Amino acid sequence: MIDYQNVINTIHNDLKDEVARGVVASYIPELADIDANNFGIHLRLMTGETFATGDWNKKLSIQSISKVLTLAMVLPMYPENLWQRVDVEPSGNPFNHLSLLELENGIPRNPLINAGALVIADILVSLLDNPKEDFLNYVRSVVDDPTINFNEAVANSERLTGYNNYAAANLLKAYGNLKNDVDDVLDFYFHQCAIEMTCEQLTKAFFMFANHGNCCQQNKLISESQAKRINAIMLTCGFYDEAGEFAFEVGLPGKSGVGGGIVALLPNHFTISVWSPGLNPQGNSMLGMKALEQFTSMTKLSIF
Ligand SMILES: NC(=O)CC[C@H](N)C(=O)O
Repeated sequence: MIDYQNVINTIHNDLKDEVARGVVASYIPELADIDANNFGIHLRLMTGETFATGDWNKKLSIQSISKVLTLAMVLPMYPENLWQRVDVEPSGNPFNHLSLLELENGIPRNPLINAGALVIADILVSLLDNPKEDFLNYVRSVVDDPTINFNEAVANSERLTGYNNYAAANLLKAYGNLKNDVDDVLDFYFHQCAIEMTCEQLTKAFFMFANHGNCCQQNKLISESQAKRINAIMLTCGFYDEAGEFAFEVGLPGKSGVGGGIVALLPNHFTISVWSPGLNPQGNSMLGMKALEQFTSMTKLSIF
């Protein structure tokens, strides 16, 4: 029997005073003031047992972690040409890279880089009556928590400074791969990224990917096959140009965000989230990656 509480306490103790903890994202000015000392871990087993340590109950900006949830929301709606509009190949490039998009005629490499997530956002803007509200309600129902919300200051901060995302959206539009108004799609995208959740809420949100498509309340939100595919995309694309490194060090499907959160999972076993706002040069939480590497090494629980 693994003593999970002891494992995560050991990891937390080992890393909490680490000096090399990366740099807090400042290109979204509203995120720049987050205290780099925050460090939390939350583990949720399929049995329903949970284990937590550190700042697991503080809200963090989920940022790109939201891209997995928009994908999960859109897939059961079966938009007919989804996989013609976005591919499923790792990009080997940073999350906000633009030149591949031009080389490949406006078809983003995958739904977890910014350009791909903008295409998914565009599809949701087309399909939903009140896109931002409907997506927020979807996330609230997945987590079974009506208190989850957008941080409007973070969304606005990114709206004022998100030139790279404006460029990506305009490029997609020029290639005919964005159907809606550029500003409407970006408004939706900046809001999905500005949702705040705790580590505990994140392990709930990702439960369906470890549980054959059934969320914590055991409702089937996506099919078993859709869960399998989303996990494959997380494994190959969830950490941008560090997806190989994450598979090598940690060995789990997962997703990071520039708020410093990472959620990862082992199908049939657990979901785990780590928050430490300092990022490495690839934009992934530095301590988060180390903590998860230690977790899968200590427990020997990985997909490999
Ligand atoms: N990697 C991320 O978390 C990036 C998300 C951020 N909102 C952006 O578009 O730049």
